[in-house]
Amino acid sequence: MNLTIADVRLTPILVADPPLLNTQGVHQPYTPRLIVEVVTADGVTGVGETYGDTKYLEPARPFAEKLKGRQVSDLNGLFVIADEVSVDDSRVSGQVDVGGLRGVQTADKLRLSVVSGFEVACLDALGKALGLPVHALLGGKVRDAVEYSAYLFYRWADHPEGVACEKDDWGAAVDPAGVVEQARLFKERYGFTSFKLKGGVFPPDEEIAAVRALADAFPGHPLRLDPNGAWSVETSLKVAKELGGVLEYLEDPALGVSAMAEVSAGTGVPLATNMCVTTFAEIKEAFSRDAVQVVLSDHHYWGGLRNTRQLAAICRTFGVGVSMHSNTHLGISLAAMTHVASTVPNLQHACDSHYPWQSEDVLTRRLTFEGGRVAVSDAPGLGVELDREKLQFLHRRWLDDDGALRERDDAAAMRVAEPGWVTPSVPRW
Ligand SMILES: O=C([O-])C(=O)C[C@H](O)[C@@H](O)C(=O)[O-]
Ligand SMILES: [Mg+2]
Repeated sequence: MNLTIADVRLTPILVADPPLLNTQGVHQPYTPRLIVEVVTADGVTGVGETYGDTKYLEPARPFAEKLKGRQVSDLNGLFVIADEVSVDDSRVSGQVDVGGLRGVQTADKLRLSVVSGFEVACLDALGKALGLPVHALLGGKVRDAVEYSAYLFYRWADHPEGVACEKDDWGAAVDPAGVVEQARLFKERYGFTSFKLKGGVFPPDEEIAAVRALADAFPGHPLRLDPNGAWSVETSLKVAKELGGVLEYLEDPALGVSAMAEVSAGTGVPLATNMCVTTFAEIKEAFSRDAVQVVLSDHHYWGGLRNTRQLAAICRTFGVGVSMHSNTHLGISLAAMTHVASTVPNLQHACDSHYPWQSEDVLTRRLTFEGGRVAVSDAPGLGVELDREKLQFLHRRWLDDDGALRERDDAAAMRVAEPGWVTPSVPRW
């Protein structure tokens, strides 16, 4: 068996995205992703997926060149290559990450997101070469299915008039009744039994009313609210007091470890984050100040599936919960998330996934949710197959774009509907 990497293919694509609202604005009609293929000398191909904006593509290209000739099993070496790849400073200095909403952007965070796409592709190729599923390469699954929660968004029925887009049948959700209807559809279509509402969109009282309406409509179901750090400490504590009885956790109510620690000290409601703990370096301060009770891992942030397991082990050691964050992603990443989640013993909460919002994919068969769960594949590798026609179609869309959609920009998308819109300063309320 020859595990030498003979070729690496990078295919940037644009995938359809609905008009989902968040505190920065609204999703653009198409969003960039990068599909990574790693081919061994024996002709085995592994696939991975990560962010596709230019700032990720730039370091991904030299990374791909350096990978050729190495072993697909040399996963630790990926971090060595990452250190050798330069990141254009202007892409990161002083920039808050728009796409992932994960605090201040740094060159290392960017590199780790690139590594994650290659690591998943290498694991897929290695698994296929050895005849083993990815979860076996990570030490083996401890569950046969992984539970996901419904990721509810305030949204418009359609993108603004005149904007080229794909349509969907979800309808608008801009008030409590709309949110409950969306949750009902999620339950009916996918069987989800826990619900997360993306907040920070409307004044807190309106979002409190939406969560109360969910609690009334789905008694006993776990509920979460995530305003992406849009609130002050005072507002966060008020919301925590009002919703204390119905929330499983409150996600990133305020921005940064200090504000989160203050909120945490003033409420019994557990706080979760995918914003103030997104790298290993941020763990010590956050945990020692008891700023968060649940870390939402994301293999795209943390540098892949093996780092996600390390994060879970650290959380277990410190008695902090762990679950998974999601951004816009396709089936390759859902498969990767499912494999790693299946190996984490201390996964106490249903994971997030945007996947139901993505009507397009690059796979021959979409992954499915049964009773809110994705079955863990025992097929070699990730257990997914790339559909080359679909990949080319979505790549063609990227090629044809004049550049406007190649960088995710929720504020720019909002300006189409509200010309005066600027990204709100924080705390917004
Ligand atoms: O849990 C989160 O913070 C997210 O998923 C951040 C994302 O950017 C989400 O808000 C989005 O896609 O609008
Ligand atoms: Mg979040």
